[in-house]
Amino acid sequence: MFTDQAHAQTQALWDASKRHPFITQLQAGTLPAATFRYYLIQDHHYLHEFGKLHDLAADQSHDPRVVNQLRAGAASLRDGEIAVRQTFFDRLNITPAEVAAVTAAPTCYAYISHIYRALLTAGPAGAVAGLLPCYWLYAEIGQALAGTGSPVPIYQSWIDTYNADDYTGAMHDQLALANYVATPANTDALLAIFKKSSWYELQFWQMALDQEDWSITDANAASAFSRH
Ligand SMILES: Cc1ncc(CN)c(N)n1
Repeated sequence: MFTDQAHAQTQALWDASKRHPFITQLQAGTLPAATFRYYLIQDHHYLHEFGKLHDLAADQSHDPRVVNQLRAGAASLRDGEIAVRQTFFDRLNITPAEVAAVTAAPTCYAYISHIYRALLTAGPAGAVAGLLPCYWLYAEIGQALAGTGSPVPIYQSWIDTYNADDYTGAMHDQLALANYVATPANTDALLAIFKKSSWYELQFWQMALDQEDWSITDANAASAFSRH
């Protein structure tokens, strides 16, 4: 099955995500509040495009099963994860003005752009493969963290979001959809797309720790060019 191959080929990337300091600090309760706040705002931009991509891919498909599943994914995102995130914004006093003042950082922008490209080059099946790690990796992280949890209430709420039946149900529906759209002719392309999304998932945690932005400072220019 496509999903078995995809999972096997991205094991190292997923393990690195599960061990990333953002995740271990979230679980231990030591993740700085400013880092989580930065992550939430970037992820708001990401989730907005993620939802739009479901609809754009559905618009391009002529297969009722694909169309219905993508529309259902967009609806469950709006009613589930995005609604929960709004409660986080309320708890942390993150205002619409604050969100609007921040643009997607380079890694967030690149990840979103990658999925748009997947849709452009491989059609709705490409988008399904590009969107899948988002569903699946977070469900695995939610399950892994659920046992010990986090001492910080909002970090515990974050874990609970991804260890919830509605989230894992949506994830299983997307797994089934990926296996449905994968064919011998497109599997290599879909695997390559899935791997790149998994790579961006890992970079997304680091982006938050670094509070990455588009500015060039003497320090980051020096490290970016140090090997040349
Ligand atoms: C970047 C990213 N990837 C995955 C998820 C979980 N849907 C998320 N909220 N943000």
